[in-house]
Amino acid sequence: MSAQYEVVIGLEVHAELKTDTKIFCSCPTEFGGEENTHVCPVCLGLPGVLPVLNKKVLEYAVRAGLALNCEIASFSKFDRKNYFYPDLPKAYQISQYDLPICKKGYLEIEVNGRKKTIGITRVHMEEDAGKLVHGGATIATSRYSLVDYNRTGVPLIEIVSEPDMRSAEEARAYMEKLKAILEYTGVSDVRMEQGSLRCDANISLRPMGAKEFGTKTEIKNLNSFRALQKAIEYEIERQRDILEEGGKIIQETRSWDEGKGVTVSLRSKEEAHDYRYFPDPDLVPVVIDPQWVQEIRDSLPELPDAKRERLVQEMGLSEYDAGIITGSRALADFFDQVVAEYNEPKTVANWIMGEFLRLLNANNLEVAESKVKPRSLAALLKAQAEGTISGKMAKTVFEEMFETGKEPETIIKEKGMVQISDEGALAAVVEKVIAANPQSVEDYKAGKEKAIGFLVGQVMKETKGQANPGLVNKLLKDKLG
Ligand SMILES: Nc1ncnc2c1ncn2[C@@H]1O[C@H](COP(=O)(O)OP(=O)(O)OP(=O)(O)O)[C@@H](O)[C@H]1O
Ligand SMILES: [Mg+2]
Ligand SMILES: [Mg+2]
Repeated sequence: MSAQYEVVIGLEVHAELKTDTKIFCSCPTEFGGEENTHVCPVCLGLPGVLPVLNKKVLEYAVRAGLALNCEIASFSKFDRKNYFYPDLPKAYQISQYDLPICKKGYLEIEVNGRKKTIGITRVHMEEDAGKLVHGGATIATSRYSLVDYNRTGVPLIEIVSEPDMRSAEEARAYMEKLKAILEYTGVSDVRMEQGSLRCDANISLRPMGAKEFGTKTEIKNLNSFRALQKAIEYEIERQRDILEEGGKIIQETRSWDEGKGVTVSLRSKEEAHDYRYFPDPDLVPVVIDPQWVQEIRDSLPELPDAKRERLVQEMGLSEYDAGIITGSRALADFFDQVVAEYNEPKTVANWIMGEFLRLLNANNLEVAESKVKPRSLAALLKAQAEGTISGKMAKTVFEEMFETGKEPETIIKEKGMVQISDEGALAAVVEKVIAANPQSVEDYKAGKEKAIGFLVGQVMKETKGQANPGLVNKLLKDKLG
């Protein structure tokens, strides 16, 4: 009985730009700091001051736009978006409305092996708002609210997608790819938890085959990829339940409640703001020299998709491994640096995908926080390749490197871990084990290949795991065969 619905999702993403100073004044953009110390008459909106555009902001916006395959407008302008709320002292936000700096871009995602292009409607520049700190648990129960204007005027780009996504997984994949591209181009810190990358998700459902979009809701307060995915999944079910009961979706802004795992209404369309956009008379239009755009284009680094392709084609990595490694620039750089010292890309990829990511995740650390440096991992892999230590020892050494930041050579020495690869030194132990296990020797000679495994194990036991197992195997076969 129940109808089939198609999910429609579009994302609005705000990224703080990594400039030293704010968008229209020279206050620092540094995160944190004592409240209301990174402020001046311009970002406080005092009368009689004039904003001046930070050229670096424009450069970063163009850089992001080019990386997202956008057209760069040779003429754009700033507009005032009026709203009255204490996080913005001027009672308007300087933003861009009808003539944004970038438009008509796209990026590519891949979900379950299927590639898909997601359109980007526009990328525009705007200023961030301040932070409210409420006296009570919620704004409704607070007797007072405090405001910190340090963040006011920190430069943002807003990246608006087309309503091209059809599932929570696609939305997450889009966000992950967008984050990676912004990280690669170096325009933003892209930390969702710290709020330098923020995402609002617009969601609607429509009967399968319908031409018109359904009524959408907009979800805010999504502070991680997981929150984004969970919130969308929840919202899809909430809307589906309403539609299946014959109800109507109310166009509204909702907030994701991470603790309860639900979305709750913030404000409906009736309460929606009338922003009364108009051109900001304090700022001149932005006119860009195509030559400068070309210079920025030429300075773009290799982007995630191209890099992934290269790791697959030239280095023989699997699509999956290459996707994970290039998913973050920090990890991709780490990989490149290890390979520069130890040119066995597949082995390096295995270690990064296995031990390195496992320990980072278990300790909740970022690549940048790792005590293991690329050069040290390369040294460890060399020691293993040369037979100084076994694969099993290498894992133990790596764990200690990860914990202490010590060099592999130091740990190998301290633990006396050096693998015994000297035939002379092993011969005596091999003799001893053969003498002590006549039954296994007989089994082996009678054709039971497996018996050799037991004998190798005995030699490993005698040498406390330090014997080179390959060599032991060979010595045993020589002696018995
Ligand atoms: N019916 C729909 N279902 C799902 N998403 C939609 C639908 N219609 C539009 N969208 C998406 O909603 C987003 C609208 O963002 P946009 O910034 O243009 O408008 P806004 O939300 O009204 O403005 P703002 O929140 O910045 O004041 C876009 O990402 C768009 O793709
Ligand atoms: Mg918007
Ligand atoms: Mg919106």
